[in-house]
Amino acid sequence: MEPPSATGEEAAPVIATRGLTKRYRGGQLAVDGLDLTVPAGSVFGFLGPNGSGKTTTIRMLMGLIDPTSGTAHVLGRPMPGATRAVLPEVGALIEGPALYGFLSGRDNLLRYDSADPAADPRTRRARTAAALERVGLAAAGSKKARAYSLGMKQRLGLAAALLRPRRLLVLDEPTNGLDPQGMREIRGLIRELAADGTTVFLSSHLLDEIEQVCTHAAVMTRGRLVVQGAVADLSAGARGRLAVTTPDPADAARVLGEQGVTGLTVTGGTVTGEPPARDLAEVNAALVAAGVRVRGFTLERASLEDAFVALTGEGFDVAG
Ligand SMILES: Nc1ncnc2c1ncn2[C@@H]1O[C@H](COP(=O)(O)OP(=O)(O)OP(=O)(O)O)[C@@H](O)[C@H]1O
Repeated sequence: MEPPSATGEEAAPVIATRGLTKRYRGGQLAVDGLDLTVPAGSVFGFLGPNGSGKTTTIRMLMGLIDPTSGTAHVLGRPMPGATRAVLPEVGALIEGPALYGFLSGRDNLLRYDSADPAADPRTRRARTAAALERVGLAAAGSKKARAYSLGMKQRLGLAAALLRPRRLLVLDEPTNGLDPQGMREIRGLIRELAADGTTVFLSSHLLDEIEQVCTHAAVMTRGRLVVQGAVADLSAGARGRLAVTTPDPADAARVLGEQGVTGLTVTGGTVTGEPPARDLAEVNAALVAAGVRVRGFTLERASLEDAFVALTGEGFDVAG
């Protein structure tokens, strides 16, 4: 990767793909012409329902499988050609860590590090201790891995990815199968790592997870990229829902309908709907003119889900 230029131009992207395509032998087009740009220093959420091509993309980025066509650059180097040079700078947690249950967490890490020809054996113990500390497993380091909870196993996998300083972390569904507490812990760790300047690329099928932890996101459906960019910009592209709080919900719903508000729902004393493309002050004035008593009139912040629905016309409803 090129260093950031002195003219203040943005650093070269950490991941860049052009027309990246994978057709499996059975004929399945898993990834279709993907142009992905992951900025340096971002926490990049790779979002899509199960089967949308996320894992296939990650496997191509890591040089594990060859693309059918198109190119992928990771840290400025072509993949899979530069796999040997690139992978030592990338920490990856893909499809759950491979652990030996009969070894302690610490011994698993020591073993993992000895399998890495680029790792310095003289600093192995210290680096292992630091990685365990980093993921909050210092106290549980001597326990056998088979006694670890799923969350602890995920954290041990992250520790393995952190045995050496990395410029990029690639995490495939890092919170899959964890309980809410475990998810929070992993998200906290991701934020800490990002604060240190590591670019984090993580896949997820959970929209709210991406909103909580990511600065940037790309959305996939059926092997194709729907949209990518800064999370704030993606959400800003969609208008939030209008919410009116009133003791006269039936009248409010009628007037809002006349004013072009669609998708109206009434819940207790709150009426919500999709706002029309006109000045909302007029909508509010119409309510007041019709004698509707308005306690609250707000435009709720648009979520990434609103953006997704606006872009695809589909709900982001996935199983699993
Ligand atoms: N080795 C393979 N051979 C043939 N088809 C495959 C293979 N691996 C994946 N596929 C198919 O490619 C498509 C994309 O799968 P992929 O695993 O990349 O999606 P995903 O978004 O990562 O979903 P998940 O979260 O379920 O892993 C799916 O239709 C899948 O069935």
